[in-house]
Amino acid sequence: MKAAILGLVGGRRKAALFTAISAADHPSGSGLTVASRLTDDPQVTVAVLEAGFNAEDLPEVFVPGLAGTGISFTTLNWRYATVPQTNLNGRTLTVNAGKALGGSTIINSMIFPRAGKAQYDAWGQLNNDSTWTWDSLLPFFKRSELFTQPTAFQTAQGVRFLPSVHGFAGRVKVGFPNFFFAQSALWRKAAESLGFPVSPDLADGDPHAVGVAPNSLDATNNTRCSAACAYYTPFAGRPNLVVITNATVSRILWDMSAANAKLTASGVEYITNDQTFTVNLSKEVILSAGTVGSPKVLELILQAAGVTPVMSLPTVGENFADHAHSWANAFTNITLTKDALLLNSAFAAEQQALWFQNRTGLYSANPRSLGIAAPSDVFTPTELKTLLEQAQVNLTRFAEEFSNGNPALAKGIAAQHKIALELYQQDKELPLEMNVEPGYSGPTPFNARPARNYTTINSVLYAPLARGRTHIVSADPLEPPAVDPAYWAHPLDVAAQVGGIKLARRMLVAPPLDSIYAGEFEPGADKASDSQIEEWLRGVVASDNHEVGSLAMLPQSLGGVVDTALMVYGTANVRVADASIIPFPVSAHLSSTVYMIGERAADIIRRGDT
Ligand SMILES: Cc1cc2nc3c(=O)[nH]c(=O)nc-3n(C[C@H](O)[C@H](O)[C@H](O)COP(=O)(O)OP(=O)(O)OC[C@H]3O[C@@H](n4cnc5c(N)ncnc54)[C@H](O)[C@@H]3O)c2cc1C
Repeated sequence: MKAAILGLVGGRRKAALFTAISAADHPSGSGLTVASRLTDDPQVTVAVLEAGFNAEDLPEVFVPGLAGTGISFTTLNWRYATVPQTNLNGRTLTVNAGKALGGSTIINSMIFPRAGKAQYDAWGQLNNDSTWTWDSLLPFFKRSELFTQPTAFQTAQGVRFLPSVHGFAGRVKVGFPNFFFAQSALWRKAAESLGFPVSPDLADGDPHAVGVAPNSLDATNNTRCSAACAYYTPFAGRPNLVVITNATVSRILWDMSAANAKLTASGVEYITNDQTFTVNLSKEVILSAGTVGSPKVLELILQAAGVTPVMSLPTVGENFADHAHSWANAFTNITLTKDALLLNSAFAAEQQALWFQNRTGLYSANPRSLGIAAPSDVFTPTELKTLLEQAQVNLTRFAEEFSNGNPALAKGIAAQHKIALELYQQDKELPLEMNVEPGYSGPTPFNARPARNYTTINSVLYAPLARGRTHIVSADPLEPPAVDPAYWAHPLDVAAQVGGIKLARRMLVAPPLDSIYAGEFEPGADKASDSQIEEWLRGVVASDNHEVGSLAMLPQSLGGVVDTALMVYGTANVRVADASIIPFPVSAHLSSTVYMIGERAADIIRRGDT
C-alpha cells in the first residue's frame, strides 16, 4: 500500500527508527500507519523514507472518479513488469503499485471490504498463533477505521452495514458514495436470483454474499482517503515524525560488531537525486515497501546477485501470489454509465464541474457492488469432485514445484494448499470476486471497441494456488526486480477463472439485469466452450494488483521470512509491515487488511514484543 518509511533519529528515550516502505491500490498503508501510531508517543521518533512524492493535492488522487487517470498510472506507479508468463501465452503483464507517500492507497480503486473469517483463521493456524485469527484481528481492523454511517439515501440505494464490525474512532475515513449507477442494484438482484445471499456487511467476515462495498472515502466531502490522508496529513506537524520523500532505500546497514547472535541493523541507506544518504538507527527498521519493494530491499543486503550476503534467508521473494483479473461485458441499453464520460466530453466536463461545485455526480465516488463466489457457485458437484481429487493427488508435486527447490517452503505451500482444499471441500473457500462495473472494463482500448454503453462483470481469481517469486536481477538498487506471479500455474486456478466467466455470463442475463442487456461483447459468441474461454483468457487475463506473500509470516520450518511479531528471522531489529507478510492470497481487496497489519505492528512494537 504505501511507501517506505525509514525510521531514524536517535538520541531520545525510545527512538524507533525504521524504514517503512509502502504502496496501495493504495503512501504505503502500513508504513504510515505504524509511523503515525508510534509517534503518538512524543518520546518516539520515526523517519519515513518514501521513493515517491506527496501527491495528496492532485485531483487524480483526491477526486474518486478520476482514479486511474492523469499521472496516477505513470509517475505515481512503479508499473512492475512481470517476466513472460508461461501459462498466459508468454505475455509480460504489469503489476501496478503506487509510488507516492501513501503507496498504492493513492492510486487504488478505494474498495474497502474484508476477506473471510476462515481465511484469517487459516493464517493463525499456519502460524500456530491464535492472535492472527479473525477474532483477534477484528479489533485492529476496527482501530484503523473512522467510519461514516450510511445516510437514508444510501440505505435506500442498498447499502447495508453492521455497526459492530466497524470502528468509529480510527484514522482511515471509510464510507459510502453519494452517487450510484443503476447497474449496481440490477446486478445485486441478478446475483440474488442466482442464489447469492444479501450481505448485512461486506466487512463482517462472511463475504460470500452480495452488497455495496464500503470505500476508503471521506464521506463528508466525497474525497479519497489514502494512507497519507489518514495517517500523515493530520500529524504532519509532529516534530517526531520525519518524512523524507524522493528517497529510494538502497540497503539496510548492519552493525557487524554487535555481540548478538542475531543481525542488528544500524542504519538505512537511501538515494535522492543520485546522492546517497544514511539514516542512523537507535531502535529498529520497519520495512513497508510492498510485496515487490520489500523483498528487493532485503535481497539487496541478504543474498543479492553480486552482493555479499550477510545472512541466508533463501525464501525471501518466494511464495509470491497475485489475484488475476478477467471480465465478461455486454452492450447495455441505458446511457448513464461510466462510458458516457468517455463518449461525450461535454458531459464529462459538466460532471467534473458538478463534483467541484457540489461534490456529487459521476465523479463523486468509485461505488462497487460486489460479492464473493463459493465453489458451489462456480462448479457443478461433479466438476468440483474431479478437480479436488486431482489437486489432492498432485498436492506434493505442485508444492515442490512452486517452492523453487526449498524443502521448508515446499512444506509451507503444501500446508497452505491442504487448508485451501479443505475449505474448497466445505464450500468455504472463496475462489472468485464477482463485481459489477457500470461501464466498459476489459482488454480492448477505447478506440478499438464499439462506441457504446456497457455493463461489465469483473471476475477476479481470489484464492489462487499458484505461487511464484520476485527477485532482484542486479545489485543496482534502482533496477526493477524480476517479478513472476506464475499466473495459472495450477489447474484449479485455470478452472476457477474459466468458471468465473461462465458465472459472469449467467449474471449478465439474469433478471432483472437482463432488462438492460443488449448482447455480449466479450468474450463473445465465438468463445462458447470451456476450452475456447480458456484460450481467450490466456490472451487477456491481467493482474488485479493484489500481490502478497513474498516475505511470508510462517514458521521457518515452513519457509517463512517473518515471525508473528513481524521480525525477520535472524535479525534483532528488522520488521516488515506490509502486504508481503500475508502468507497466502486472501479473498479481498487488500488495503483494509494492510491497515490492520500496520495497526497490529504498532501495537507489537509499543509492547516491545520480539
Ligand atoms: C491500481 C490498484 C488498484 C487497487 N485497488 C484496490 C482497492 O480498490 N481496494 C483495496 O483494498 N486495495 C486495492 N489495491 C491494493 C492495495 O492498495 C495494496 O494491496 C496495498 O496498498 C498494499 O500496501 P503495502 O503497504 O503492502 O504496499 P504499497 O501500498 O505498495 O506501499 C509501498 C510503498 O513503498 C514505497 N517504496 C517501494 N520501494 C521503495 C524503496 N526502495 N524506497 C523507498 N520507498 C519505496 C512505494 O513507493 C510505496 O509508497 C489496489 C492496488 C493498485 C495498484
